[in-house]
Amino acid sequence: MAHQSTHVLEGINLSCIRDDRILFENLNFKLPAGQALLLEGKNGSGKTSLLRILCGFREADEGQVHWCGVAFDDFQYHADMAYVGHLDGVKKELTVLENLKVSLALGTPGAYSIPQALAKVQLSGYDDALVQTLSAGQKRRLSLARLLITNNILWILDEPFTSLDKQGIALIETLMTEHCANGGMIVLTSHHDIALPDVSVQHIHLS
Ligand SMILES: Nc1ncnc2c1ncn2[C@@H]1O[C@H](COP(=O)(O)OP(=O)(O)OP(=O)(O)O)[C@@H](O)[C@H]1O
Repeated sequence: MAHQSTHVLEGINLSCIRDDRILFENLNFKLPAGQALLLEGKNGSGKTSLLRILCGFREADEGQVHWCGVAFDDFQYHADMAYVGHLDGVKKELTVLENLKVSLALGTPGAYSIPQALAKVQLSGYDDALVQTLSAGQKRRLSLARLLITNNILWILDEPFTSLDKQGIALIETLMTEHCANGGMIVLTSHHDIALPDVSVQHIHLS
């Protein structure tokens, strides 16, 4: 299903202060549909802090985040956005299938059915496995399957390549390329090189 292509995420004069230390200030960006924004910088430079501001988990010390031209404190922004953080966002006491059913119940259906998404991330046959029995890379693949079964224009991904093998990294690069080609947009952090030759990628380097 192709997304509408009129969406835009804007950071306007964003500042973040932690323990009296300025992580970033007067940060501006404008991310239209179809593009990716890669946050780079050394450990502790503020990448996750910026992602958490973009998710609405914490407020910027200065500045605003706009979604489609307006401040994003509304239900629609959170319906349009999906976040995959360090903890994968899956419940370890539930099975693979149960986790995906919960995600689907909380969102609107995306381009992939649950079996199709499991096949795409190579977890077919793991439907009834408890998440706590999965490897770290398999948990990460499950978190990626969540992105496929629900319809979220904006993906916010914190270190999405963590724990993935080479094939898993290639898979997520393919998924990100497809998402942007369909009018989606992505904000991500990564310490790894990423290969998205067909995607327009903006870079912000935090220092
Ligand atoms: N909840 C918090 N309370 C106080 N300080 C925090 C909190 N979370 C993060 N920090 C501090 O903010 C700074 C930036 O942390 P952040 O996690 O945003 O960095 P990062 O660029 O994502 O790092 P990494 O590459 O290691 O993941 C660090 O100095 C960290 O100690």
